[in-house]
Amino acid sequence: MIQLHDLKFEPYISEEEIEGAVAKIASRLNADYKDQNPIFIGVLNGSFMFASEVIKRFKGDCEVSFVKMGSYEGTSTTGTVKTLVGLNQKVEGRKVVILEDIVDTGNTLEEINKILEAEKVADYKVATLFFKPEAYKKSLHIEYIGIQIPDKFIVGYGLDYDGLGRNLTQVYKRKE
Ligand SMILES: O=P(O)(O)OC[C@H]1O[C@H](OP(=O)(O)OP(=O)(O)O)[C@H](O)[C@@H]1O
Ligand code: HPA
Repeated sequence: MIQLHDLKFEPYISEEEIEGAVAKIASRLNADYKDQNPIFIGVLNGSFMFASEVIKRFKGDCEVSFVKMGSYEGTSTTGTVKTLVGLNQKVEGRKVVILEDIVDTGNTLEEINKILEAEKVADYKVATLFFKPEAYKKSLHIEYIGIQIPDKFIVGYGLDYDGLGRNLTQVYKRKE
C-alpha cells in the first residue's frame, strides 16, 4: 500500500498487464497506419508515459505533438475542461491519433473533438490506455482501448492525485 497526500492506494494493475495492453494497441496502430505518416497527439500531463511507450513501438514515419488539458481537482472532475496549451501544428488533412492515459467522463475528449473539428483533420481516432465505461457520458467512439476499469480513482503510469503518483510504473487504486 502507498500513501499520496491524505489518501491511501493499493496495487491494482501490474506493470506486465500495462505493458501487454500498450503492446496490443501499438500493434494495431502499426497495422492501421502503415505508410500513412499519422500525427500522434498526446494529451498532457497524464499521457506522457503511455504516449512515449506507444510511439516508441510505431515502426513507420509519424509526427508527434501534444496538447495540455486540465479538468481534475483532487479525485474528481471540475466539469470544466481548460485548454492549457493548444495545438501548435497544422493538422488539416492529416490522419490524427489522440493518445490519452484515461477516458473517464469523456469531458476532455469532447473538448479535443471540438479542437480537431475546427482544424479539419482528414480523420482522427482515439487510443486510451484506461477506460471507465460506467463513468463515460459521451457518445464519441473510442477505437483503441487498453484496459477497462470500474469507476474507481486510480494513480500511476502518468495518472496523478493532486500532482503525485505520475512516476509510478504500476497502477494503484484508492483504498476504500
Ligand atoms: O474523461 P475525463 O473525465 O475528462 O478525464 C480524463 C482526463 O483527466 C485526466 O486529465 P486531468 O484533467 O487530470 O489533467 P492531467 O492530465 O494534467 O492530470 C486524464 O489525463 C484525462 O485527460
Ligand atoms: O481515475 C483517475 N485518476 C487520475 N486522474 C484521472 N483523471 C480522470 N480519471 C482519473
